Amino acid sequence: MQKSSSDPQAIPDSYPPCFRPNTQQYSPQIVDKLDDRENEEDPLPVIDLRSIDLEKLEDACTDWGIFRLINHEIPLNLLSELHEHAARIFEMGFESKQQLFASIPTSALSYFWGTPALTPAGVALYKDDNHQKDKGTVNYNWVEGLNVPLTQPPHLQLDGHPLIRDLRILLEEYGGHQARVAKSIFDAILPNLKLCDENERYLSPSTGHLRVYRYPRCFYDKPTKVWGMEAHTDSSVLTILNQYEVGGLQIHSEKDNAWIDVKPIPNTLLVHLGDMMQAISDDKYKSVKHRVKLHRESERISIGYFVFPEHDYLIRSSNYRPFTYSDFRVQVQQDVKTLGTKVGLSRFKSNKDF
Ligand SMILES: O=C(O)CCC(=O)C(=O)O
Ligand SMILES: [Fe+2]
Repeated sequence: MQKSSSDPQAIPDSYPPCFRPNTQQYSPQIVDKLDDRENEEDPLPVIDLRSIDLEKLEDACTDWGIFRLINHEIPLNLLSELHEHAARIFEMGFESKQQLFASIPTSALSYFWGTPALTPAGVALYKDDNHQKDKGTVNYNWVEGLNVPLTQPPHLQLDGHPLIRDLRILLEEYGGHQARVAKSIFDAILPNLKLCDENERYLSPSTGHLRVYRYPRCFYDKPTKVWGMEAHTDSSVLTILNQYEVGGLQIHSEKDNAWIDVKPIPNTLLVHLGDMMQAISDDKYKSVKHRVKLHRESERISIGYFVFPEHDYLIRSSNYRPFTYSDFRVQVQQDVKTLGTKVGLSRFKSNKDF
């Protein structure tokens, strides 16, 4: 099981103050407790990267927008080392983490908490307070994370911080694998997309970045909802996720109009199709809606790889007016800030006049 320290004081000190127990200010409830369903089979399609079944892949993209990937050839010890290393960093006192990361360029790595929404510079983007619906509602996603762009020269100015330098080295190796996996999947999907020639511009490795998340244990149980990450779709072309030992991810099945628990299965990855894939495919494939629930018993660590089109590449499709990923990102940032939520692709529908 993932480490959830036996010293009850040790963990809360590492949490952002309002995530700690005995804080009177908020009284959120765990939306769903760690339950037996996580041990049941889930119905997600499984794709074998060593020999991709193209028909199955097409069905997974059309019907689910997410699939489980096996035989990805990422060394198991790389994954476990990464998780251990990340856990060691997250376990540091909150104030020490803040201090440490303040001295590191955000182009190498940035620390955030309470929201997965970041500015392009890697700084946490909080909703405007006046858009919170209810007083006493938790305004935060119960998450802290590291954002790691993969384009920087290795080990940039990190020699004074061996723990961070070593994490970045591991993440670069992991990022290399993820870029390989993403390209193989995209190449397999490509014949179904009927794109113009500039295929490589739709999936640009230089846009790749990693997010390492910790979802702290949630200590409260009064009836206000709180999520590790609230329901959303990813903006990416592809997201490749590793949830390690502790589950919590749920996806929304449009077909059944139901939330489904996605079980953590060792040595498998989850591939999500994101908003850019939905636009590129002219809505043939759907960007899958998902969220993360919390646990009282265990904290959870997950690592996501996100890859995008070249930021200034004009995406043309019949359902959307031409737009670039940069246009999309600006709109998302504006909506999160002013409306408190991402509106997403509907902003760019050709028959809408937003
Ligand atoms: O931690 C997870 O399982 C999901 C993270 C996620 O949805 C995201 O980063 O967009
Ligand atoms: Fe996501």
